Amino acid sequence: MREPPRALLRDASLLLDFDGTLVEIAATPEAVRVPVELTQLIGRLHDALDGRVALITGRPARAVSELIGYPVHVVGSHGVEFAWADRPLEVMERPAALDEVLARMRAFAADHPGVLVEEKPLGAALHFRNAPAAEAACLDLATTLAREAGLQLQAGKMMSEARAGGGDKGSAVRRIMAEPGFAGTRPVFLGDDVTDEAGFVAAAALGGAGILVGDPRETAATHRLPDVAAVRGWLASSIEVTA
Ligand SMILES: O=P(O)(O)OC[C@H]1O[C@H](O[C@H]2O[C@H](CO)[C@@H](O)[C@H](O)[C@H]2O)[C@H](O)[C@@H](O)[C@@H]1O
Repeated sequence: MREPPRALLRDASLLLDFDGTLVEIAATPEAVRVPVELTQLIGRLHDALDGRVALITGRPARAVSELIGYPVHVVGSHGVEFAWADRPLEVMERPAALDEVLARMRAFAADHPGVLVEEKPLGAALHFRNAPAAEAACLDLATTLAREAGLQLQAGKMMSEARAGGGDKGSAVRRIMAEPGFAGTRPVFLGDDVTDEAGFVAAAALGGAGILVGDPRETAATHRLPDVAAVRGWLASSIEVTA
């Protein structure tokens, strides 16, 4: 799979995943850092692309808006929550079953040192990055809890999540691309995780392209960058040919 040409962003819309794409994977969700240079880079891209920059993340939308520190649209919770740059947050009702899911995940984590529970507005994630031996048990529990609660099971890097359904990163791409300013342009979507595959498919269907971040794998993306540093470098060098 080839590296994306710098001109890929010319006249396009830029849709960005967060963890593992814009910021390095860290030991815990709270440990990620957004350097000021990244915020400035997002601002420069926003200017060069006449505002056609959005983030699409599995994290809560507002949390990523605050971390990025630049006013762009952020779709959160894997595509079902919208923190707009220019209007109020749009979020569905929190599934009542999440309380029970969280309680059972927390009880499990109390017995498994290193396992972390992440509470989100529309989901509950069980992280085993710091307890790899607990992987199979975490996957079993998340699968059972999602099924019993009528929630969607979401795979991720060293985590498994039970979340509200009704959308994914593909529907998020389509929704953003219907926004004024974005509509009629080509979406270029960058992501590293399995949750990003639906975004790659949607971007291609709209005449754009997906860029996989990380090692080669079976993917709907047509281009690849090896890591976060390469993403930041490619984005910075693309500005010169888009402005
Ligand atoms: O769609 P993304 O923006 O890539 O979000 C996907 C998940 O990212 C976070 O978890 C991942 O990153 C953590 C920090 O680097 C890491 O510790 C964890 O192992 C990864 O799975 C976030 O915590 C999740 O809520 C997101 O769904």
